[in-house]
Amino acid sequence: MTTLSEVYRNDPMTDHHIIPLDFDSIDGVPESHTWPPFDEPLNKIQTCDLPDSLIPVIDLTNSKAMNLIGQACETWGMFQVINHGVPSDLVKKIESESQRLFALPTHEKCRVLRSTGGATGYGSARISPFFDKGMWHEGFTIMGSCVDDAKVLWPHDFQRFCDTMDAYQNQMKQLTQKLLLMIFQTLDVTQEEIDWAISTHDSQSALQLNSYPSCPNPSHALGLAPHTDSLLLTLLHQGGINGLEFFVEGLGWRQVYVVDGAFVVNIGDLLHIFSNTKFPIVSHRAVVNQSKHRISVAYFHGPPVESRVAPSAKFQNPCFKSLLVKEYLSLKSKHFYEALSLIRS
Ligand SMILES: O=C(O)CCC(=O)C(=O)O
Ligand SMILES: [Fe+2]
Repeated sequence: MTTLSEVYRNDPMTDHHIIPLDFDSIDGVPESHTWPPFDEPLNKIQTCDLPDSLIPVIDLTNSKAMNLIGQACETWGMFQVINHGVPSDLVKKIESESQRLFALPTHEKCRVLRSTGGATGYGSARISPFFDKGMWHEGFTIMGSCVDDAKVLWPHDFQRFCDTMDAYQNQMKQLTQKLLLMIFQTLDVTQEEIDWAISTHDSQSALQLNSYPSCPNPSHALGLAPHTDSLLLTLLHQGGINGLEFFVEGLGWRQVYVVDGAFVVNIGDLLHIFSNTKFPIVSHRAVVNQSKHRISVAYFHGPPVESRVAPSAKFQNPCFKSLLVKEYLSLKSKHFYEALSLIRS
């Protein structure tokens, strides 16, 4: 079985794009991380008379949840879920364990730095090479067990971290399966296609802990530059502090407001392809904050990397060519935003 980490090994990054800023020793925003005043015209649009929160908040215990999810996927490619069954004390634990990790001195975190061909560990976002400026961000990526890295960080006290990460990944997997099942039912696709997306056998997932330290000049820094998530579905815990924004054609960058206890769910590239563009592509970014250190936790889920992705067989005129999931991920690692247009049919 090929894993997601093996796919990433084929597209190595340079050290320069992996090592985050040393936030312990920095006073201001260095030139290398100073972005031009971005999106001036779009920010003006944000002030127009629109509801603050465009993204629907869906209660999973609502009998109409499935229809609401289907509508949200078609309109925005994004929604928030509440009453999802993930224990709130586990969410609190993952927040505190993430804080414990990012509070370590930089030189200690760098002991588990992601290797150039690696997929897991501490480091800058994988999208860094596609931007001239650095991001006000540090991350820690986990795929499956994180015990090797945790033992390096806390030789005598690693279990608590690992247990929390394992339990959280388990909960995310269950919730993702539930949501994908609902989404696929609204698409009215075959059982075989449902199995492709939600079978646990060989499916791939990653847990991404994101840290955005408070920033002295937030209007010239960016936490995460605009991107789309590559796999099928992403579940994000915003950590109680606003920062996530998504791009709406004609409306510009809109905030996804924190809703207590909710997860933000967004469509990834593979589901955009499978839905034959019925579900829009969700370009999003994270902005930073002058006074607060924000931590978010993203869970990405995808099908086996050796399987094929293509628009569902129910679509008469497929907009995309069929290819292996690992081929798509490799195109994305090389061409980023262009990857989707390269597979247009
Ligand atoms: O931190 C956030 O709000 C966004 C995180 C994100 O987009 C990601 O990890 O892919
Ligand atoms: Fe993302």
